[in-house]
Amino acid sequence: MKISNVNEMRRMDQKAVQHYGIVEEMLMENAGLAAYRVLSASMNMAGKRILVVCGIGNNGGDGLVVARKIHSGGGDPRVIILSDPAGYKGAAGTNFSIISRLGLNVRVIDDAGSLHDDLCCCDAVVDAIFGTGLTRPVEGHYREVIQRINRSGKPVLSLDIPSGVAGDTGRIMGEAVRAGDTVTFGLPKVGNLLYPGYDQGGRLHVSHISFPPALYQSEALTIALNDMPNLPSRDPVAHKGSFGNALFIAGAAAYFGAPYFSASAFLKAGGGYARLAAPRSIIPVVAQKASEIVFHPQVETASGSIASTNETALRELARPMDMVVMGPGLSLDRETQALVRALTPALGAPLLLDGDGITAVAEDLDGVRQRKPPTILTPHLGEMARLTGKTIDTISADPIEMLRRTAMDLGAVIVLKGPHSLIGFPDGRVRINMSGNAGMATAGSGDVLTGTIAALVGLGMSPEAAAAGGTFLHGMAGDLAADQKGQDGMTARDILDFLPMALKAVREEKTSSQPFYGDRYRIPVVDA
Ligand SMILES: NC(=O)C1=CN([C@@H]2O[C@H](COP(=O)(O)OP(=O)(O)OC[C@H]3O[C@@H](n4cnc5c(N)ncnc54)[C@H](O)[C@@H]3O)[C@@H](O)[C@H]2O)[C@@H](O)CC1
Ligand SMILES: [K+]
Repeated sequence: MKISNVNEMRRMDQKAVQHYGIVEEMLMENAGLAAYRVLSASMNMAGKRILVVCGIGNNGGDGLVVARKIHSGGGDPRVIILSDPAGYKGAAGTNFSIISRLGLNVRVIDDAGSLHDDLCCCDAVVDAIFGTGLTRPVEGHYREVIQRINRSGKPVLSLDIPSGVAGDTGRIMGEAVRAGDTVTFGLPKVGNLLYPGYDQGGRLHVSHISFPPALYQSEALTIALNDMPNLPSRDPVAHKGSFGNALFIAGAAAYFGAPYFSASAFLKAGGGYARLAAPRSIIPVVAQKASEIVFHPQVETASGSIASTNETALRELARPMDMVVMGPGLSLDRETQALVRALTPALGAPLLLDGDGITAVAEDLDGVRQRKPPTILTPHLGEMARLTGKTIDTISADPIEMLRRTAMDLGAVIVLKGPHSLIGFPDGRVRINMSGNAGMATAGSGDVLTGTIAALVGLGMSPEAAAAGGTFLHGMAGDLAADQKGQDGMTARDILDFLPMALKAVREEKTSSQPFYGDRYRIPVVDA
């Protein structure tokens, strides 16, 4: 499913009106109907008192339609308008005039205190205060109304996006509604899917409000959900070399978890041959935990990291590989960092850079830009800041655009790790990954991701598809682990252990008549 930013949605609305003649009143009617469907599916409307809190933009207009549907369905809507209704324009104005003629209970308020009784006595709240037109932080009585809605403990349905969440970033602009359900219109907005906005919205539903597929599946929309991967089938007569040869250049004294998790994830996610080039002295420790890995002991620096004298041998070793992963636990030793910078443009195989490898190339990104074979970078927010020279705040203020620009500039696939990781491609496309959970914010989790991506290259996927698919599977393994063990004590080992189950589930999903996981990660579509 495609995702839209606020400007794209505005253009889609305009095109629906101007090109197809689906007039604004129809769009608003469809939006209100879809929201009403979700509301009425959760309760029998007869006699229910529903507080519909409206701003005076089109989001408020959608709220007025919902109020009319509640009335028509036998419920008791109480409409609260937070500003002078003379401000309603277009379709919202039309709908205000209709509910006035219907004699619905409408109150215009400018102090939040007067909401006390309404909130106490209602069965649910419809939040139609702000949608994608939010332009500034929420203050004054708007802020207080939102706080009171959140404290009321009543079921809340947000229209389009929880009021107070920024449509392009998911940031909370001062204060935001916490909803149990959100029905978003046209397509999900970026702010519906990125944290903290995603978390504010509860269960997310989408209605295409009668847009034709030509609009909501348009090639011009460059952001999409990260779908479950299409795993290549395993050749029954294959040998281990058929599922890829991956070289992991990883580890330093005291960093033997990272190389272990990285190379082991490759094997657990279906890869064939995992080779680990690590400092000589840590190899016995890693080998004790995973003897399935093939080891290539490296000469060490004084600090116990990989020395630069290994460069020529590493280039040779990397030559026949399907994928090279460089970075996990390499340390910040100056000599090793320089070695990474020397190897990056020289390696002919697809290359994944992670952790200390990213820190190394961030000092001089030309080595990445020069590469012809595919490059994947898997930074967390801090490493992304290093890569771009921007602060974490600047990146969080517009993560999608920062990611897009950096991926295009470097000609690399970038997986920006976090809750709902983002995958940016060199052609400007961006995907939002929905699998995973907070329990995965644990040491070694990122190392498991690197091996998972490499394994999908080993299975025969393109590095681009593997970066996206690996991110999905890694999150799904974390979700399966959380299902069984809870999020609190989850470790990288649990994610590793559940990788085979994640692959199995994805393969079974393809042939199953009752898809389960697909639904778990899909956004339900409401007809209207
Ligand atoms: N044709 C369309 O454009 C459609 C739009 N729809 C709805 O329209 C919404 C967008 O409508 P609008 O662009 O009118 O915007 P909104 O309804 O989101 O809100 C804009 C209004 O709020 C004010 N405002 C913004 N930030 C504020 C703040 N912090 N404090 C106080 N006031 C603030 C603005 O000045 C403006 O009056 C969508 O989210 C969706 O719900 C749907 O009806 C479907 C069709
Ligand atoms: K809203």
